[in-house]
Amino acid sequence: MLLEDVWLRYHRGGPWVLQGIQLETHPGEIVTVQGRNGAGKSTLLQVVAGLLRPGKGRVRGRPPIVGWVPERFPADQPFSAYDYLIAMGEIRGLRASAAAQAATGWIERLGLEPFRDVRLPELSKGTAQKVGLAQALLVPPRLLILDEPWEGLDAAARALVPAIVGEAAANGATVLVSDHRGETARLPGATRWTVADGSVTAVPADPEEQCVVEVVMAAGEVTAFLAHLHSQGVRAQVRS
Ligand SMILES: Nc1ncnc2c1ncn2[C@@H]1O[C@H](COP(=O)(O)OP(=O)(O)OP(=O)(O)O)[C@@H](O)[C@H]1O
Repeated sequence: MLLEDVWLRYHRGGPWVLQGIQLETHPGEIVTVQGRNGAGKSTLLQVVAGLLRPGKGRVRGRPPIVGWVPERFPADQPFSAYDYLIAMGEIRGLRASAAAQAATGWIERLGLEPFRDVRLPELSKGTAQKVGLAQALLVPPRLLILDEPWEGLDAAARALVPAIVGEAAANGATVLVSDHRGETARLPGATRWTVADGSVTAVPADPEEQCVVEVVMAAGEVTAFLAHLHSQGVRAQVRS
C-alpha cells in the first residue's frame, strides 16, 4: 500500500494536519505509529483505513478487508455484545453460522463470556474496547489498524494485543498500531512511524534488535527446547 503525497485538513482554510505524506507498507509488516497527543496519529490511521479522504494526494493498493479498531469504541448502540458481533460478521459477508462461530471464538479469547448478553451501553470502557477489538477480527483482515489498542484494557487483554498483532501479520496482514505511551515496545521488530508537525518519519525495523522473551513451559520440556533454541543461534537461559 502506498500513501502518495497525502495532505489532510479537517476544514477548508484550516491547518493541514498531514502535509505531503509519502509512505509505503507491505503485507506482513507491523508498523507502530508514535507521536505526542494531537500530533495526527489518529488522523493518519483514518486516512490509511479509508475513513478520511485526503484533501490532496491518494492512498493506493489498500487491501480489501480492513479491520479498524477505533481509539474509543462507539458503545451507544442498542445491541448485546454477542448480537452486535453477529451483525458485524454478517455485514462482513459471513453466513449466520460462521458469524456465530467467529463471535463466540473472540468472546472466549478476550474473556468476554460474562458480558455476552449485556447491552453495549452498559459495558465498562475496557470491556467495550474488547468488543471493538473483536469486531475487527471476525473476518481475518488484510489491513488491521489499531488506534491506541491498550487504552482501557485489563492486564490480561493488554497482554493479548501483541499476540493478535503477530498472528495477523503472520497471516499476511499489514498491521498499524498507534501508541502515545510506549506500549508498542511490546511489538519488537516493527517499523516505526513518528508523526510530528504534519510529517511522518519512517524508521524500518532493525533485524539486529535484541529483546527478551519470557516463556512459561512444562519443566520436562525445557532441556529439549533450550537445545533447539541454541541450534537456531538464540541465546537462552533458564530463570526460575
Ligand atoms: N474531527 C476533527 N475536526 C477538527 N480537527 C480535528 C478533528 N480530529 C482531530 N483534529 C485535530 O487534528 C489534529 C490531530 O489530531 P489526532 O486526533 O489525529 O492526533 P493524535 O496524535 O491521534 O492525538 P491523541 O494521541 O490525543 O489521540 C489535532 O490538532 C486535533 O485537534
